[in-house]
Amino acid sequence: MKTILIVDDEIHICTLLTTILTKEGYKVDHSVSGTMALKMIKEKSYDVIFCDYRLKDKEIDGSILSLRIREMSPATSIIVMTGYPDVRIAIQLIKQGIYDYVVKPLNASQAILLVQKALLHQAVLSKEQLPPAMHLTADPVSTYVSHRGQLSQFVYGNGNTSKELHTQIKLIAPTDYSVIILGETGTGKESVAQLIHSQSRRKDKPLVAIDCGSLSRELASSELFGHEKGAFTGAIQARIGAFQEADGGTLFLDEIGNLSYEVQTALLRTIQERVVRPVGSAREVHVDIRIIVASNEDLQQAVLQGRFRDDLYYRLNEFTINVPPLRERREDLPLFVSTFKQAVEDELERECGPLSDEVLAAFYNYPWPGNIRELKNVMRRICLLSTEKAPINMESLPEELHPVSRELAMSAIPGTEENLKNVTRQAEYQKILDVLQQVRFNKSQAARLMNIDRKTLYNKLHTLNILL
Ligand SMILES: Nc1ncnc2c1ncn2[C@@H]1O[C@H](COP(=O)(O)OP(=O)(O)OP(=O)(O)O)[C@@H](O)[C@H]1O
Repeated sequence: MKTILIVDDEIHICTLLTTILTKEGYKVDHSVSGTMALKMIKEKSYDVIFCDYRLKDKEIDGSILSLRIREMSPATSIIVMTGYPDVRIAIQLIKQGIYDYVVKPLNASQAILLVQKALLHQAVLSKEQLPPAMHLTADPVSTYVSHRGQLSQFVYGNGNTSKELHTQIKLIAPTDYSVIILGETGTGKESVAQLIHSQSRRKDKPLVAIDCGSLSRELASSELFGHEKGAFTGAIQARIGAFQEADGGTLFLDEIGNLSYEVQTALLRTIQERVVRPVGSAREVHVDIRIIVASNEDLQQAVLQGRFRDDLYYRLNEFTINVPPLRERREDLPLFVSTFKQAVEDELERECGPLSDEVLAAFYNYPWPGNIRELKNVMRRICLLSTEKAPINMESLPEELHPVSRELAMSAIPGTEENLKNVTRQAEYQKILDVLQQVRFNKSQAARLMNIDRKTLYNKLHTLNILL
């Protein structure tokens, strides 16, 4: 018989969970103190432990208790319960190896399901020796309806970086926290925002996405907050803005760093007070929205440089998600490739040939500056060009993917390692690549850091055969 321990200083929670789980056939004990719970765990092993985060014991809160349980009984699944959800704590606990983090009160079906999932997870672990936290990547590909009404697929991947991303999405989605999503172009920031919305309680309400990068200075306020008829030249009719359109749902502001200081000020006020005042209007309208913003530049840097309001940044930064570039998720390339290939085959209604080993190797060696968007486009192109069942080989790849290896770049210089020019060139090559990686392949930033102008950098990239 599977054993469960409930640790909570509120006796009625212990009694309630004990009743629910005993009826399901589990052997359930409980304790109202952390110290007592540790004694019980020393004497008896438990399969699942429910543990309150804020225990009254002075020295033992849920975090310390779960650490001790992990040391004493690593196979036990720990479920931390809290009355005050905090995503940062949740992530810290998950990193410590707890199985799940849930908000009280739990109803009967939630409690039963949690135990079933935890036991199933243990069974899988013992059979397949999967690493801990694997349960978070339940399904490596998830299908959701995008805000444009299309059925979209989101590939999570199984690499460690990807699992971390999945954990963060899973934890933040059900909350109402504002989220800042950072990442290079094409890494999937908008997709992450959509996924968060689709897993939130707001999922049946609209997700409105605004690209702040494409808003003109004059129109930004009107697009966001709406305007009254005659508010400015050309305002022939009154119009509601994105905030009101998203009422009840989520507002996604892409490239937030591009908003003017003036609009940032209005945005801050709207977020703080949850009211919008359309341009040219004296009336205020209450809105209930969750805000998710994205940027491919480091917003903290923008704050330091005085381009982004620090108070707005702190207001938005209830949680930050860093979406990793594709080159840091190479272990997930096969999954991305097979998912995108399947999607193109479905679109084309025909099968495409397998990718040759050479093509796969080129994929692994390429830095993917355009990230997942670029991979998706390359897959579409090579599948389109492929004839049925014949292997897809290097000829189908766009030029930038043809491997220009370091050796090849170096071979342009005659002579051996003793050749001084060659040494200088190698050092330059290495330095430029390192700096480019450091600034996420942003060439202007790289040029600035290396104290050269953009044109010089372009010339060097060209002569060193660095294709970006
Ligand atoms: N994890 C993923 N699984 C499947 N497709 C993805 C994933 N991430 C991104 N994509 C796809 O890659 C493309 C680019 O994604 P998205 O627009 O979300 O990136 P972005 O980071 O917001 O880009 P930008 O910074 O240029 O706005 C889209 O077609 C999207 O469907």
